[in-house]
Amino acid sequence: MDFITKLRAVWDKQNSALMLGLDPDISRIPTHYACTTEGVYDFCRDMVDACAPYVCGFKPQIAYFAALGAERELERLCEHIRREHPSLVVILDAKRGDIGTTAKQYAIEAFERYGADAVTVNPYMGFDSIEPYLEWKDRGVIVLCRTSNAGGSDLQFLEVEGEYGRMRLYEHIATLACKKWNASGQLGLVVGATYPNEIARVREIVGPDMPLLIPGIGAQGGDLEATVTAALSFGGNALLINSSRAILYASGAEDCLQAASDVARKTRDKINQTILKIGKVHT
Ligand SMILES: O=C(O)c1cc(=O)[nH]c(=O)n1[C@@H]1O[C@H](COP(=O)(O)O)[C@@H](O)[C@H]1O
Repeated sequence: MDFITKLRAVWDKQNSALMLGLDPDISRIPTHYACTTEGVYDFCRDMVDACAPYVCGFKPQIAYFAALGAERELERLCEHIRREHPSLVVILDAKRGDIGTTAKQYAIEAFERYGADAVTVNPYMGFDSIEPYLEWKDRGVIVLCRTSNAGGSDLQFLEVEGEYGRMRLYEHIATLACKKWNASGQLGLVVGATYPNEIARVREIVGPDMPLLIPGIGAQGGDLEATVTAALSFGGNALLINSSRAILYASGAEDCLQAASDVARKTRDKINQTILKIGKVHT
């Protein structure tokens, strides 16, 4: 089953557009987990199992694992998700971007080694740095468009003159993504919750069906209601709202799993209440 079909099915089954971001910071993991790569695996596996009822998928951030030399643990975590929660999606957050031959190795890493349903990529080096990922016709490629960080404006908000006229760089990326780059039909875009106006603008450009992966609620302070409303504007129906630290570290004590699942449930409910308020369904 391809990424977009799996997404539609999981939104329907779980009634949730929430992604749990797996960003295991060893300095914040509760102390009843061992301060080792095995402890990181145990913490992430337990978080996955505790939050699985309330999410549509997981977004492991590769840097948190690689920095610890915990790639094998990330492989095992992805295997665990596939085995225990096969309907939920895994988006490997790697934000890769390199020339084609190297990009192919990154694609093998994401799709073969970790078995991810989709991967985040950086479009700075242009289409030939994204093309190798599209060889995996059933996997998703989520392109950075308008990122949640303040420095995102340094480049993404610049005005550029391109084949589609004068516009901001993030608008140009969104236009390329829907007009030229979506050969596999499995593309999505990253747009930060900290910029609801731009979420709406991206939705206007790409149309209703392209999934928007939206980080920046919770710890980064993005407004959840404004985010959902913007993502579903212009007939939009496809959204993935990520939250990492606000869920993972809801409690630093022995009750961390209960606290995390409570925050996940409440976040899912708030997303769904907003969806209902504006009269939409996920699919
Ligand atoms: O691609 C991403 O996931 C991403 C893009 C972006 O614009 N902003 C952003 O915060 N992220 C990631 O989303 C997660 C946000 O984590 P929290 O702020 O803890 O919810 C981190 O893993 C970031 O690397």
